[in-house]
Amino acid sequence: MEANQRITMIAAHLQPLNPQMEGSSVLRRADCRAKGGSSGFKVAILGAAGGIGQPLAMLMKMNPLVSVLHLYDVVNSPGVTADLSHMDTGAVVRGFLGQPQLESALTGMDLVIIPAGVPRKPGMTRDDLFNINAGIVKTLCEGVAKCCPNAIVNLISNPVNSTVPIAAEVFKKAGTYDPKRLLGVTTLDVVRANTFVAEVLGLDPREVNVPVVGGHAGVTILPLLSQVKPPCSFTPEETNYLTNRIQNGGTEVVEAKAGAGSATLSMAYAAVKFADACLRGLRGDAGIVECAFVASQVTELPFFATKVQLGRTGAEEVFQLGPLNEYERVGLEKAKEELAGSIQKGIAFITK
Ligand SMILES: NC(=O)c1ccc[n+]([C@@H]2O[C@H](COP(=O)([O-])OP(=O)(O)OC[C@H]3O[C@@H](n4cnc5c(N)ncnc54)[C@H](O)[C@@H]3O)[C@@H](O)[C@H]2O)c1
Ligand SMILES: O=C(O)C[C@H](O)C(=O)O
Repeated sequence: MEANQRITMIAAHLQPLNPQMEGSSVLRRADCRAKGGSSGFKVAILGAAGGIGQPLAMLMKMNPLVSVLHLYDVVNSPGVTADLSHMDTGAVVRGFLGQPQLESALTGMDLVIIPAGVPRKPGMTRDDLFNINAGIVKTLCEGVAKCCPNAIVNLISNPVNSTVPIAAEVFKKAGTYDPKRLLGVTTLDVVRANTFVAEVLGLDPREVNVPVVGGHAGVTILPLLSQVKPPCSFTPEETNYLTNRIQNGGTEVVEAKAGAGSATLSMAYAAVKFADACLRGLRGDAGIVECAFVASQVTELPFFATKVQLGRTGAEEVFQLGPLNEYERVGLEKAKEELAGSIQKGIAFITK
């Protein structure tokens, strides 16, 4: 037997046991009769092996709108991929590990969800994560610009108030920026607001809808309690309690986890709620409205979270704030002051 024939045979036996990982297969996908991805959307999760990434990946694997699910991380994506690939749901799962596989992970994607980056520990602000997460988001968005410039991007990595402007500048530099397709995920603020308001009012949280505007950190998180659906009123004490609790919901979890990270499970739930809305918009469903941190002309700031209408091309309409009460007008001024600095910091990270 020729030496190169022997090497080929040995290599065949050494194939990794995870046929979903890029570049490895025992029975090649092309040889299987089932073909994934013929209908439905192609979704990539970057940071898929993390605290948010894993439950998010599981929930997206269960989403009937998803036909192909790409899981990218710099560690542990083979194990997460093998695990999820055994679920008998429709989406085909493929794993990608490390920078050399980023381009394959992103090519052809309709939606890219980014929860990559470090989380807070007690005593930290989200802005304390900037130094590490800004560079991670920059690299990943450069990949998006190159490999799937038309994808909708859902950005979760903190500080969202700065990472969204960073992503926008990366896309501008690459000549691929479409403001409608870049959305900072603030759904967890809405999810928390619905829950806390429902608790106070004695309602089912599924029947409550609280618009939360501004940004995603401290005082920039501005719940509009005067616009809650179903219509209701609050005492000044209830308004103070609810506003503070919604603004500090993230810190509440960070402290309870005592150094083991920040919200992951409620965040995965919120991220899937938002991603599903984006996919229904892409499919052409009418009347899909969610809050998100997007390029905006609602205030003098270039980015702001408000309700947006999701459609085939992303955030197709950015809604105005609507009537605010005096408490909310004061909150808005505080939110804008802090947001202005965070947005500028993100822009400067790319442009200077
Ligand atoms: N927007 C929100 O509402 C919201 C809510 C919760 C958490 N977050 C943020 O989400 C981020 C992730 O939180 P987590 O709890 O999942 O953290 P985690 O540390 O558990 O997971 C992060 C994952 O990102 C991966 N990662 C790191 N660098 C990467 C890179 N260059 N490319 C791809 N993957 C990379 C890590 O390997 C890890 O698996 C944090 O920045 C956190 O603050 C945002
Ligand atoms: O609070 C954090 O650091 C994570 C996230 O932004 C949250 O709101 O839970």
